[in-house]
Amino acid sequence: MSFLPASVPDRSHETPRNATLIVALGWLALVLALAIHWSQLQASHRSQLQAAEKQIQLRAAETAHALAVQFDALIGNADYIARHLAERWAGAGRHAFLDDLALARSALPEGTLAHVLIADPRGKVLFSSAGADEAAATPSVAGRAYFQAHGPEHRTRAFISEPLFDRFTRQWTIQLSRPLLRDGHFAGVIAVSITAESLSLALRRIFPGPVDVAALVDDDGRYLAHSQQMDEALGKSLPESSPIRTERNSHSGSFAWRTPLDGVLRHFAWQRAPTYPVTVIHGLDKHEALRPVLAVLRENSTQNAFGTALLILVAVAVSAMFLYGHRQGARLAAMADQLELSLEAGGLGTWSWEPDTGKIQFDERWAAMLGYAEDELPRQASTWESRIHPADLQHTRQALDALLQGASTSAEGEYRLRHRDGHWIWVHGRCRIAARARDGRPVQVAGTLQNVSARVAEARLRTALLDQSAAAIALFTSTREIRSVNSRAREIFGSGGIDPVGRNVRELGLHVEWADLQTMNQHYATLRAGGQVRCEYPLRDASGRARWFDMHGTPSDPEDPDSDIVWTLIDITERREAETALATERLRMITLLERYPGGVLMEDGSGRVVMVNQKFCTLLALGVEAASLEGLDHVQLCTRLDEVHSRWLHLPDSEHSIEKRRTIEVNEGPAKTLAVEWVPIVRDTDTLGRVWLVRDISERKQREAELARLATTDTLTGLPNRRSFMASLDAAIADVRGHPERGGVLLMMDIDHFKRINDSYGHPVGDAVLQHAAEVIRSSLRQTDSAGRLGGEEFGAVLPAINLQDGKALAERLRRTLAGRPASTDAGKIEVSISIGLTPLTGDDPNLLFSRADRALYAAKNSGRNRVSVSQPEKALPAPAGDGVAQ
Ligand SMILES: Nc1nc2c(ncn2[C@@H]2O[C@H](COP(=O)(O)OP(=O)(O)OP(=O)(O)O)[C@@H](O)[C@H]2O)c(=O)[nH]1
Repeated sequence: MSFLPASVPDRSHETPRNATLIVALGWLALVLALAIHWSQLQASHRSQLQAAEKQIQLRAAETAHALAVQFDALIGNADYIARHLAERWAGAGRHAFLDDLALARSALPEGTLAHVLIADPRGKVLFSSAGADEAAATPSVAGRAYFQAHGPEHRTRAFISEPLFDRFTRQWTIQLSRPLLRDGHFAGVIAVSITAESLSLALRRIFPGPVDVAALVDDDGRYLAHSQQMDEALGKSLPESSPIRTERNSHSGSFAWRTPLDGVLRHFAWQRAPTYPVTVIHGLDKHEALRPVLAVLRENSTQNAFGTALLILVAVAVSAMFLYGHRQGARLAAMADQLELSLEAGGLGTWSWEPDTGKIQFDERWAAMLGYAEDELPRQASTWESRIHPADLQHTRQALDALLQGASTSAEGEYRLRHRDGHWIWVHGRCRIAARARDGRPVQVAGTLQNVSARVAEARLRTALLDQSAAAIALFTSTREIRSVNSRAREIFGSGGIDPVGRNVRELGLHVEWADLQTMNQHYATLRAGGQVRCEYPLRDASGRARWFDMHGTPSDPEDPDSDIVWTLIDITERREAETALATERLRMITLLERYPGGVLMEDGSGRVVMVNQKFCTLLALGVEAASLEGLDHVQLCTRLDEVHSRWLHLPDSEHSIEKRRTIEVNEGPAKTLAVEWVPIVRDTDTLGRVWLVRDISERKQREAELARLATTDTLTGLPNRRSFMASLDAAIADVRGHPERGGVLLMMDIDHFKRINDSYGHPVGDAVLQHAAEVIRSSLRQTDSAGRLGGEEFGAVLPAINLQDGKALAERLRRTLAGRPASTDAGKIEVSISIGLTPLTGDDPNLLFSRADRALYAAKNSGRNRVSVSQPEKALPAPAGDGVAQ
């Protein structure tokens, strides 16, 4: 996807297309020119070749002509010898004939004349130079072609026969024959045989090599001699289509023919001999003959091909350079467009400055940055320098001086410039040396200027925001080097005025010796893998103190795991210390709870169990481990308890109690009592939780009950003591005051002559008698009645809800029972009687009642003892019918 705007033409593609077209046209022209050139070259070569061939033909024809003349003369010599010998045979004697024959043989080159034969008109051999044997072996030549050629037709001209293999000389020979005439009549034939070898030798001397050949043929095209392959050629003929055989009237000519003898294509010229019927053919090896020409033409072609290749290479190079140039041009144009766009998009103004002249050049954006049009500002250095903020002037000049003096290759920095409106704008300037004089002195500085006011303002805002953060914020590189920090981080980690920025974590000594570095490496791995990490980790602050931080790390670029990492550190040292203290306190608390004799359960403000000891579970017989209850909320806890326990556990909440503490006792059975104490944990008016304390108070309760029982019981008889009895009397009086109709009686009883028993049997026996009397009293009374020992041998009894008569009857039964049941003692059975004073139970004062009952008792004693006496109230109540002493 192009990042160029749609309105910007993409010249990087357009221009090379035109260039390609131009190159294609150039190549078309080049190819056409080369085609024409090569066409003409080929035509020229064909023409030269044709001329060369004509030269060859001419040369062959001339040679053939010369050879024809030569061989015509040679054959003429043989013919002359034949005619001369014929004359000598006819006119001279045999010796003269033989002499001339010898002369003729020597006149011809050696080996040329093979044989001379003379036959008569019938063909009978008359003479043979081979001797008598040959003549005898060949008695007649009538069948020979030369005899028939002369004989029947009396041909007088010379006849040349086809080559024959002479069996005597073992050579190929050609017979030249003439008729012998006598008186104008046929008188026989003379045949002179010439060796084909001699003829061939004559040809071979001229054409010794196998390339160019010459041959002698007769009119029928039969070979008579051959310069090279005589043995193969003799007996063979030229093809029937050869012009020698077809154009019998022509004397010379030429033809091309691939000779079957050696398969070489040759250009032949032929020439008939002027006198004799033989033809000389001369063949030039076409390839060899044309070799020089072909070599020249080939060299010429090679040179042309080389030239063409060179031309094409040059064309290719030119095309490539042309295209490259255009592409570079297009690319440069596109880059220029892009640069312009980039400058525009980045709000970059451009400028240049000549230090020598002080002149500056700037573009429209540079001027616009300061609020001016391009032509509104003078192009002098003062235009720029006079607008620099005084506070920035020094470092700006220093940067430029360093650049001019070669201390730096480029310079950049941020400073303020005064806008036309008077306000200051922050700019970021970059520049470098653009041109130097020959001596290396800078003569032009060029650079860019960008308005970064918004970024500076944003950076300042960001810095301010970061600095206001209570957390320490630091940007770390992937090599754990600090890139930037906020003021809080600088305050914590910048020791002794050392800026932590640019320093490594180890260099700053941030790590605490006992900290687990491997854990931190795992945190980094988590961060890389998951995009963030949160952990608690100790680091040293500037003073060397180890502090705990809640660290949150995120990569600055979520897409790049290797990007810088932003760490936000919140100091949690106090919290960690508090947690440690809390953990210690909790441990102490747990230790305490485990040693506390009772059960403890602690809930937080929301009712969740935060602590519980095992004793709690044991006392409530929960059958679970204490730890299993921690974390349960109140409802869940109730489900673990039975109905009884959950009831008291619900109690405070159900009543919305605001009590500070409450204790209840829970009976877990006849022998077990638990004290459950509910203690709210309150700070000011807030309830922070509550504590349940459960104690087993069974023993205490039993002890208290025993003490109570001992306090109200007569230890000897087991009956309630006087105080307890008085309490019962008070209760009975109160009851009768509320319900007088119910009635009731008070009895006072005294054992008769008890002193005697003591005196007679001893005190312990007396005690046994007392216990016996008490038991009789207890068993004689009703369930609702109360008896007690008033002191010594004196007893009392309160009988509520009974009328006087029934009360008196009951008292009488008691008296009789005791009197009729002797006490079993260590001294044996001892009879004992008791006197009883009875008075109705009224709402009167107890002392008054006692006084009345005591009076009745006194009366019973005085009446003789062992009897019941009744004492009525003095007033109010009428005297009952049965008032008096009963026995
Ligand atoms: N063994 C014994 N003797 C007791 C006890 N308390 C009082 N006594 C004696 O009881 C006797 C009471 O005697 P008295 O008051 O004279 O009365 P009595 O002998 O019963 O004569 P009457 O009451 O008139 O019939 C005294 O001798 C006391 O010492 C006791 O707890 N045990």
